[in-house]
Amino acid sequence: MIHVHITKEIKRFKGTEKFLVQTDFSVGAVTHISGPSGAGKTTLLRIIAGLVKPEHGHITFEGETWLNTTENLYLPTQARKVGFVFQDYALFPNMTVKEHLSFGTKDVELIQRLLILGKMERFIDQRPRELSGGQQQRLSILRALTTRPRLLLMDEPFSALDQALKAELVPDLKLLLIEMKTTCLVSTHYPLELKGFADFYFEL
Ligand SMILES: Nc1ncnc2c1ncn2[C@@H]1O[C@H](COP(=O)(O)OP(=O)(O)OP(=O)(O)O)[C@@H](O)[C@H]1O
Repeated sequence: MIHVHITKEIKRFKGTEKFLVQTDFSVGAVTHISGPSGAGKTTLLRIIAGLVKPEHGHITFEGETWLNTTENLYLPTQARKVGFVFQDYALFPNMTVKEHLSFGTKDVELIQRLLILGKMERFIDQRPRELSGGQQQRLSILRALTTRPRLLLMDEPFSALDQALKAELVPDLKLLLIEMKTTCLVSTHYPLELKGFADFYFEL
């Protein structure tokens, strides 16, 4: 179980507001995080990854403490072993597709498998600026999987993919997550694209 109980001051155009989340997420499953624009989906994922610090709260992952503000405990992002798919991809401009993937793993079989999963085999020597938006987004998903993360956090990960690609990628990705025993929290405005992918639903 992932236990999350946090409060964070978030900036609104008219000042600040308290953002409170108190919930448990199932481990070994995919949870769809939904909510209107500005509800705090990105902020919640970044807090769980350790990229943003809340003022108060605690987060535990299968009994391991990641955050406890009362005891001043803060496990850094690298130690949480999470994979993150950012809304804006956050790729390295000077790295090729292959370099992005081998940055996370030396397992050539896994790299090959990921390239096939994302239909990226033909683009291994290309840099982000030479890729389409959908190819960049797929690369960002594949890169997050190279470390076989315990927890995969994905922020609008399929927004740039066409329907046909989504229909192929999403079920294959689900099977890989089950095989890797990776827990996944995914935010999207389009619940239909997570049909058969998400096991649980959490509304902010
Ligand atoms: N590091 C931060 N510190 C304080 N406030 C923040 C921080 N990051 C974002 N915010 C504010 O938190 C609110 C929620 O933003 P967030 O991006 O998490 O929403 P969201 O639900 O992901 O929205 P969208 O669906 O439009 O992407 C916004 O009002 C934003 O200005």
